[in-house]
Amino acid sequence: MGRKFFVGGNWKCNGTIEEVKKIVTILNEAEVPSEDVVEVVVSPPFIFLSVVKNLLRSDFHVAAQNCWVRKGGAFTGEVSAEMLINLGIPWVILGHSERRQLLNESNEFVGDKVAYALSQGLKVIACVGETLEQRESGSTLDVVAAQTKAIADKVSNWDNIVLAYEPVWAIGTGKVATPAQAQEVHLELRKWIHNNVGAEVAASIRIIYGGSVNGGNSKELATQPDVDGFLVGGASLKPEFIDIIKSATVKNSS
Ligand SMILES: O=C(CO)COP(=O)(O)O
Repeated sequence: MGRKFFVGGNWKCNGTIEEVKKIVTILNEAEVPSEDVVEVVVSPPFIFLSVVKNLLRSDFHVAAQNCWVRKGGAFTGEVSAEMLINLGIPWVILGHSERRQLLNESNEFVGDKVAYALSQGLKVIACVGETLEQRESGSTLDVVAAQTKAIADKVSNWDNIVLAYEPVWAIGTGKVATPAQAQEVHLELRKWIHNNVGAEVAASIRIIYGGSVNGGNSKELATQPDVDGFLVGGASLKPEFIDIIKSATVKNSS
């Protein structure tokens, strides 16, 4: 099918400069499948982005965890897409549930951010996912469809988007979605994209899973046909991130 496996490490708001350098050393010394098999992107906090970019092996790339919704200017505390491009940062994570929930980022705001970031030349990891309450009330598919629609409303070219399905109840809880639960939502998202964006985008877009992925569960999740990789939080700060990257080989042998 030609969708290259994608593994993102979202470091969130963690780490000292010493810890960050240690993680980079571990990544740089690791033996992992080649860039043809797996695309690896790590996302340190803004303040460490340049350090990580400069020290990191050349086959791995970096992502910012957010950026401003429009052109920069008088927006204290924000970082613009233009600044990321200026420093050679290729990727940005947008719409993470922690920002949706804690900072009240709406579907529309996230859609605007994705569109602006793409227009400036960034590649985007766009996150969607339901809360436990929404899952239990049976509205999972409606929720992720509405989040995806808000992006589709603003974006016409999906080439530079990776869609991350991250159920909120699985994030940082140790409660991972079962391979069947992940596959179900990924397949429905792909169908939604097929029906509302186009067959070609549906076939080519990477849909990755996030939520308590670790070195022990990544291989089984990776066997699912519509799971094209992972967005990893806690485990991306540990050596087991290497095992998660290696789960790309499951895909290639299947
Ligand atoms: O939010 C996540 C990645 O963006 C997932 O976090 P955890 O892997 O810590 O559950």
